Amino acid sequence: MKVIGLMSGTSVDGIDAALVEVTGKGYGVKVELLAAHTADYSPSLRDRILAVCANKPLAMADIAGMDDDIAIAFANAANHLGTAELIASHGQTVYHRPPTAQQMGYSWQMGRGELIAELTQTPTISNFRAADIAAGGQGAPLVPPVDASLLSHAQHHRCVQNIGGIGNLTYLPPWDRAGPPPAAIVGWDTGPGNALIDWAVSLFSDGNLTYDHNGDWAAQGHPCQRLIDQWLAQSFFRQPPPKSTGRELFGADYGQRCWQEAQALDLSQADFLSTLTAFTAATIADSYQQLPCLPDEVLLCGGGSQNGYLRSQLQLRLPSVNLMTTDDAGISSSHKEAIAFTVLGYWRWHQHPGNILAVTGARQPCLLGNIYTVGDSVND
Ligand SMILES: Nc1ncnc2c1ncn2[C@@H]1O[C@H](COP(=O)(O)OP(=O)(O)OP(=O)(O)O)[C@@H](O)[C@H]1O
Ligand SMILES: CC(=O)N[C@H]1[C@@H]2OC[C@@H](O2)[C@@H](O)[C@@H]1O[C@H](C)C(=O)O
Repeated sequence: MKVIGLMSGTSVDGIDAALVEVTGKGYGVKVELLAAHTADYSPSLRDRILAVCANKPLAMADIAGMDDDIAIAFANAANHLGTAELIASHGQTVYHRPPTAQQMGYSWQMGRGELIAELTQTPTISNFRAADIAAGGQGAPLVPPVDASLLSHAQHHRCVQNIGGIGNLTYLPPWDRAGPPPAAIVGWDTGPGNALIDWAVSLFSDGNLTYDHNGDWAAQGHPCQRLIDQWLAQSFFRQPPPKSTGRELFGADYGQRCWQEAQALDLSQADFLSTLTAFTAATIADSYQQLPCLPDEVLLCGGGSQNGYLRSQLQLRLPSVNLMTTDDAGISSSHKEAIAFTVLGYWRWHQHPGNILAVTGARQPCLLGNIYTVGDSVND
């Protein structure tokens, strides 16, 4: 089945679209990437999204307009790739509230599927996180079962580490991908990926730069271990999984507090970037201490996998681990999340539950996503 996956993550750097041939059943699924494309948001839409993520209050009319504009941008990104039998659209996360003992979770991905279906004339699945959350889960991360299907190794213990705006890991014990997946697969959000680094780069460059290319700016400074230890003591990092997070926690306010603490210690801008980058690496390495064993291999993906300084900081903290990228295992590290959503959509279409209870903490397996068909077409 030809499926288009559409994803824009917490970096809000654009819409990643992948046209994928998906075959097979359940966890035995296979993918072939046929085409991929990244569509930038217009600067004004990106600014509006970032403002909402930073808690700017909006009137209902503005919310409606933003939902329209995101759906239209997603539909355009899909149309750019040509035709498919199905679209699986993650949408744009604008708010994520993990569940607590007192309150269930909530997560909102804008860019409604019914409009994407209409504009592309293609059945579309969206709203992937809602059912898991209704069942008491975090609603994130959702990609670990797809990682298990596409990236497990028969002999090696692997981790897949996404470094987007937020970081998340999937632990994959050895599995030959035949029969049911091992119960030991786990995954959770490790904390900030590039979110804090991007925030600081934008601040220090007066908005002229959006990220630290290859970590070159950070590499000019020195990490402050005292601050890293102080930040690692924060409750999110001590919380046992299942856990998820977002820009609500690791956003501008968090960055501002960190920068104040750094200035109190006379850190330069380069030292601060170096410290934020090393902190991101430390949160990842710290998470791995909670696994049943350290992995033999870590397969990086997401934009942070292209940050050489971040990689070197991670290798320093995980000296025994073979640091690779998902490209080394046949899955594009730039498009992995869009590819993963083609599989999640394919599973929903074929009525295969998409969540792993040990990952999200949901009470039961769920069919993830709402199906929007076009005109009088039927669901399957
Ligand atoms: N060459 C590079 N050098 C350093 N950093 C890079 C490079 N390319 C991309 N990045 C970083 O990766 C980020 C984008 O990563 P990605 O697209 O994986 O995030 P996302 O999908 O939006 O986030 P999430 O996975 O949290 O939803 C950019 O904002 C930037 O910080
Ligand atoms: C709410 C939300 O959009 N979460 C994202 C975010 O970006 C990385 C991390 O936080 C992960 O939990 C999730 O995305 C991926 C695609 C996931 O669900 O697996």
